[in-house]
Amino acid sequence: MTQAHQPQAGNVLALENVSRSFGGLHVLQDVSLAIPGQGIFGLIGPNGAGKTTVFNLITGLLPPSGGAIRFDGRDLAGMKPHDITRLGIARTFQNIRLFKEMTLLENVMIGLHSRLDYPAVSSLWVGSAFRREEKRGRARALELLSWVRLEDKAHLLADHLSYGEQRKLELARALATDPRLLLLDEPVAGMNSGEKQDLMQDIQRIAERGYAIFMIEHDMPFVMGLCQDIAVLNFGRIIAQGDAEHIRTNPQVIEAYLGRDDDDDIAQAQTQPAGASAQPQDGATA
Ligand SMILES: Nc1ncnc2c1ncn2[C@@H]1O[C@H](COP(=O)(O)OP(=O)(O)OP(=O)(O)O)[C@@H](O)[C@H]1O
Repeated sequence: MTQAHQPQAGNVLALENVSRSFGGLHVLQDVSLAIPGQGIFGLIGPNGAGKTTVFNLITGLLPPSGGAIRFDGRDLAGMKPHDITRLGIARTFQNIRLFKEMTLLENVMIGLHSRLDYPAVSSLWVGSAFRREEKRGRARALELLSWVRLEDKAHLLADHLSYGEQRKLELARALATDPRLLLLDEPVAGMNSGEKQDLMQDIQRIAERGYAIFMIEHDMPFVMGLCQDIAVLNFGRIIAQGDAEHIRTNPQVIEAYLGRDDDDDIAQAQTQPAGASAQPQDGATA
């Protein structure tokens, strides 16, 4: 039951002059971004620049203080997070949020729940309809696990997975909500180089299936190896946008990272070819 997405022309998501303050702290100011309906878009910026706040606004966890966010042209103002998920936006978090005492299959099926169709009629009817939906859900969950090459571990507890595999399971669970747009918040945080290489291939293949991907990431070679378009946030404002080469050499971007804890990231990106950090080292295999 392959569920391929048709690539979408145009933009799937638009942020129009979006601002967000916490008390007197202006965390985002006049942020405008257009996320294409296909491909991988990256958002980078020094620690505390406001990147996760962008995702929290898109997913309805926080309301913007000003501006508009449109998904497929539809204003998301006032919508609850679960309604935004149902519209077709899924997200993974910086910190892994799995049910460790459940199997991989069960974890993905929880993500599917918002899409399964359980008719509310007589208990007899519900019984057979439920079983049919369960079967359909199970097949879909296994398919999604195969996309991140975890189908062989479908019946293991999530607790038994390596760190990199747990992150891949989160990706499969996010896909289970059948999104058009996938938001990935620092997908390779804490991963070793072999795990990065592995995840890079998975994300690339998911994008090729027609999903739009919007990624926040500190690992510059990873971002630059995957993203066609990259925006840079600094102190709540977009200071640059363009392809990897443009970002790597942009004086404002270099300036923004200089003297910060994460300035090594941009220095690394300037000296290494895209994707270089994702190469296995120390004999690690993908
Ligand atoms: N709910 C909140 N209440 C108050 N301040 C907040 C809240 N959420 C974020 N902030 C502040 O907004 C600023 C930006 O935070 P945000 O997490 O968006 O940055 P970031 O770019 O994702 O950082 P990092 O790369 O370190 O994850 C920080 O100063 C943070 O303390």
